Amino acid sequence: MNVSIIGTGYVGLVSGVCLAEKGHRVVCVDMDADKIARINAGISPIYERGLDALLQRNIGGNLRATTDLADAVHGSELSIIAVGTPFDGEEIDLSQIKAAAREIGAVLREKSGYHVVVVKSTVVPGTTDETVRRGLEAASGKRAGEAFGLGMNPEFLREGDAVADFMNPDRIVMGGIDDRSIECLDLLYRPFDGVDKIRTTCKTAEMIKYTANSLLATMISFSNEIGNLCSALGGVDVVDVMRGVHLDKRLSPILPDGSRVVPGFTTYLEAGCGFGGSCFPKDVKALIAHGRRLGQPMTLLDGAVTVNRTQPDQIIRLLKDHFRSLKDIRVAVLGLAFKPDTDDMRESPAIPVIQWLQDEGADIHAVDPVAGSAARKLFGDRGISYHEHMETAVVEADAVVVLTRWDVFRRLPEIIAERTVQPLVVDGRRMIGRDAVARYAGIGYREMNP
Ligand SMILES: NC(=O)c1ccc[n+]([C@@H]2O[C@H](COP(=O)([O-])OP(=O)(O)OC[C@H]3O[C@@H](n4cnc5c(N)ncnc54)[C@H](O)[C@@H]3O)[C@@H](O)[C@H]2O)c1
Ligand SMILES: O=c1ccn([C@@H]2O[C@H](COP(=O)(O)OP(=O)(O)O[C@H]3O[C@H](CO)[C@@H](O)[C@H](O)[C@H]3O)[C@@H](O)[C@H]2O)c(=O)[nH]1
Repeated sequence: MNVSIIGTGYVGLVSGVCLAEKGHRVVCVDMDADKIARINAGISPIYERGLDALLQRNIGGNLRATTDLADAVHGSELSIIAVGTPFDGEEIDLSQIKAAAREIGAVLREKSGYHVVVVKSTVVPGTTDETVRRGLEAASGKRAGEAFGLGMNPEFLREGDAVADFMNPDRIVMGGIDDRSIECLDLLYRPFDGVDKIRTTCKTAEMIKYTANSLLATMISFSNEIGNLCSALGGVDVVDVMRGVHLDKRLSPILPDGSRVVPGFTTYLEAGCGFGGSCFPKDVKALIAHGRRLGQPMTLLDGAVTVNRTQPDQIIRLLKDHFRSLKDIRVAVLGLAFKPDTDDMRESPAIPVIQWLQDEGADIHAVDPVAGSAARKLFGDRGISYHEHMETAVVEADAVVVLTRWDVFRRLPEIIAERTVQPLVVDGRRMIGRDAVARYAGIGYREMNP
């Protein structure tokens, strides 16, 4: 199939590269000329495992990139909208979606033959049927369901695992205004054999996406609230509690090979310093705002957001428990990105923690395997030195704070083992063994007072 993808960010680029790999002829469109030039040169503008290799294999073959939306839409049968849908503080900001619909519609006015437009961006229920349809019809002078089809195909990939998730999805949700639109999606995803495919309406497809993210975010906030109670109790570790809870077969069924999903980060029951990223925070807030507009309070989701907003404070509390003042205290911060395997800093719990440390006058030594330059743009150099390696960041540190679950940080205990004066290790991700270091303070655990 000839496919155009409008918006070449995390989702648009990964979808484009993977669909090209699956045999479709794909044109990625973005208004950012710099990004397009890099992609055409075979250099991915984002850090994503496995993406560079697939990009280099397909660029100039099944894949090309352009800033010319009209040319891309003209040359394709299917256009996928993958632009940003941020939260503007009050509600979802659909301006990029509206602009994309208008621009595609203007091309459809001139284009003969049937064309299908599919929304892949995360949008609140009703957006495709109402806002996108209206925009396309007004700009094209044609009617959806006649001259062109319209669909909604949410994306579930996780940053850091984006290529693997796109290539091996848990399910593919194909929403459409009619059978013909859904058939087009079916054709697009034909190479994905054996994957559960759901055919549904656009509005249900939109709701599935929000519900999935809201559930996962709520599970994390639930675990964090329980973890905070464990800390208040003393002598109870949230890691042990969640292991005990998770072994319930209703949460971790026994797999055909007799094994179980091991409790841990993949289960979203792991307490820590909070969820960040470009999705959970904005999507949960957008759904709450949408519910409120419909007269439906979203009490539980409100709670999930509140717990998450204050969760980085737990790190600050642990530091304050051990240091009367942070002024000139040398603090190594391990991890800046919102999760491992990405350079994305959006809504990272590291942001409020670092800003607090800066305000306190701490001597900050930050390290992240890939997010260092994104972090420098955010925090500048006030009170911070950026390190390439954990080994240099932790030298002479009074405290070491773990904020991102990068695998390389597991080596922390052996790196500080020989030090005569042991730093306090504040574990915001519960990834360092409690007994593996001399001075430990973790989220969701406090020693029982003697
Ligand atoms: N990032 C994720 O992991 C993820 C996963 C699933 C779903 N989503 C959803 O997918 C959507 C895109 O997310 P993202 O992280 O890829 O966003 P992003 O901000 O990284 O990328 C969006 C891109 O769209 C481009 N763009 C905007 N308007 C355009 C236009 N009219 N023409 C051409 N290009 C245009 C921007 O320049 C930008 O490069 C959002 O709705 C998001 O919620 C994201
Ligand atoms: O037990 C856990 C699991 C995750 N997190 C945090 O939750 C955030 C999100 O993690 P993850 O879900 O791995 O990353 P995303 O790339 O944001 O992916 C989510 O958001 C995407 C965008 O909508 C969806 O497509 C994915 O399915 C959904 O998992 C990160 O800050 C993690 O540190 C925890 O604190 N505890």
